[in-house]
Amino acid sequence: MKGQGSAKERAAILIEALPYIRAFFGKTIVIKYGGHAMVDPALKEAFAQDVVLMKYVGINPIIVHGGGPQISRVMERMGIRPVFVEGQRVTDEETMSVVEMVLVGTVNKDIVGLINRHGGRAVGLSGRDGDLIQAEKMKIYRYSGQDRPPEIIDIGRVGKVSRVNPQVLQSLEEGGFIPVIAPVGVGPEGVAYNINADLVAGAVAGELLAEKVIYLTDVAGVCDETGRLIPSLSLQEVEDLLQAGVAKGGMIPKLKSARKALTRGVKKAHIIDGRVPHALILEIFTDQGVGTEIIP
Ligand SMILES: Nc1ncnc2c1ncn2[C@@H]1O[C@H](COP(=O)(O)OP(=O)(O)O)[C@@H](O)[C@H]1O
Ligand SMILES: CC(=O)N[C@@H](CCC(=O)OP(=O)(O)O)C(=O)O
Repeated sequence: MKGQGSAKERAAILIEALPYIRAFFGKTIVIKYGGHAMVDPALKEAFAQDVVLMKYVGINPIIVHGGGPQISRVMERMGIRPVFVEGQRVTDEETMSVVEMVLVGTVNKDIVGLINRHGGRAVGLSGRDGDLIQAEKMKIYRYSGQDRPPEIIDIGRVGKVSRVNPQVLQSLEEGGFIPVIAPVGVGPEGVAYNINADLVAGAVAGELLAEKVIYLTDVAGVCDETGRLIPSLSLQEVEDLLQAGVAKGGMIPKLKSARKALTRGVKKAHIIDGRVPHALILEIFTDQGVGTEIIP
């Protein structure tokens, strides 16, 4: 938000925000904070300020963070080459330790510290805490020609969400805390699974029937085949983009996650540019369309 300017300008900004504050009061908004969006220290500060402001005006923000680039950097330092299949990291046992160490040990605590420094009360969790994110092994099916069964690709300790336990999040909300969730899930035998953070965000939003799920990433939004930003998409158009292969790599789990959340009753999903300072506040409290909105 414009912090400077005359008192009149600042008052005008607040007055403009009022209808949105009223509309979202008491509502849950799930924010996926992508690893690519958390590179610049000034942007990270702005993100933390936005989250704290949301909480102050009576919104219930829940953060699900990524950290893909941060994991890859540590893997490369250890001499392990990161490999992705359809936007999912191939995760063997050794990689799983790195994933947990980086996501739960470093990135999660960094975000929690940042929010708390700005006056919020954040609590960091992994999906293993309180059985928050229950998972099962993900299989990837690849088309292998007409009249042939699809090829099944095993990508190791990668999970998909089977159930979200809302109790932990409800208790934190009652206490006035801001949950910050690392996307590591727990399987039936207590084993940890690496889950794409977009999928966790969509599942959490769906379980809590959130008002919105917002994905902060490193592009302006979803782009068409010519690279132009698409401001609004219906679920059918999302399907078409996925089928046509226009949405690739990291955009695939975002769209699939948004589709799942909306199918479960979440009203809207937004994919917005985390490189823009205060993108969250612009999206929630102003009329400016930022990024791509996805509606049922
Ligand atoms: N149609 C598309 N529109 C926009 N971005 C796309 C599209 N298809 C693939 N992408 C890629 O998706 C990336 C965002 O996903 P990802 O790298 O996983 O980011 P994050 O760390 O924020 O989750 C973009 O940087 C872009 O390269
Ligand atoms: C299975 C899988 O791919 N998990 C992701 C989890 C982190 C993530 O999703 O981070 P971003 O949101 O920054 O991409 C990974 O290992 O990179």
